[in-house]
Amino acid sequence: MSDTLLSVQGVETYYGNIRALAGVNVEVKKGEIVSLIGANGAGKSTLMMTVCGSPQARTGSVIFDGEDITRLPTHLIARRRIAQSPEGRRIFPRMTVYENLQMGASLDNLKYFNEDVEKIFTLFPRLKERQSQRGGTLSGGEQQMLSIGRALMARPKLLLLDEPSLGLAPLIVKGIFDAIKKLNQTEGLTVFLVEQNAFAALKLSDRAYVMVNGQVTMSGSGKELLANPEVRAAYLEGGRH
Ligand SMILES: Nc1ncnc2c1ncn2[C@@H]1O[C@H](COP(=O)(O)OP(=O)(O)OP(=O)(O)O)[C@@H](O)[C@H]1O
Repeated sequence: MSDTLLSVQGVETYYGNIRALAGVNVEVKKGEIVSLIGANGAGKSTLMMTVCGSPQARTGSVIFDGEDITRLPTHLIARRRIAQSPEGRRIFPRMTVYENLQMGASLDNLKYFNEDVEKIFTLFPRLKERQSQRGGTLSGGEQQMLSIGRALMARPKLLLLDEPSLGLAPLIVKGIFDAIKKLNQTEGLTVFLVEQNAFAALKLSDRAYVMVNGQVTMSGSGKELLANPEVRAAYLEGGRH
């Protein structure tokens, strides 16, 4: 059996006539943490959204766990257990923390509901303390925890994270990245994350890809890219670390 979980092959994605992805190849193996770094507008979020089926790739293919999901509608992609914490977190502001977690549970997993909520509360004790508080009143870091927690309620095979560190203080980012690492190490969860905070992402990741203008220009282990002079000059020097 192949150890590849996600394979993006020659993908081009358009918004009208604008080509946001220009032939992207990316692979994520089971149990890996892989990150995608790059400047604003490079196409990182578009790649993540293309994996989730909206927008769909115009050419190329997205293979998940051996199945071609390129043309599947988004709800069926979610049923394949790809869960996303999207850019901007998108929690439900008027619902409580607990209700937000309920929204993330899939019908297939209801029998695990209490167990899964407890697991998320153990991972993020702050969410337990605030379980009756409305999502919209949480701090940015707490909202990010909730967004990840809600995605985890789907018992994903692949967790997609779009800019989890955005707008958060370094100590909060560390807490969230430590939690992701712990999930990966204890549960073997596979994670694909998009980050502008290249330093934090590369430190966390087994492997990473660099994206420029809709194309992958470099790839390597987190360590290799951290030491790479081009990466350092473009994404690390004067950065947020
Ligand atoms: N809905 C849209 N309609 C038209 N163009 C879009 C749309 N969404 C994104 N784009 C364009 O596609 C390109 C890639 O955008 P994308 O959001 O994927 O980049 P990104 O690397 O995630 O950037 P950021 O880090 O700023 O979020 C950009 O040129 C952007 O302007």
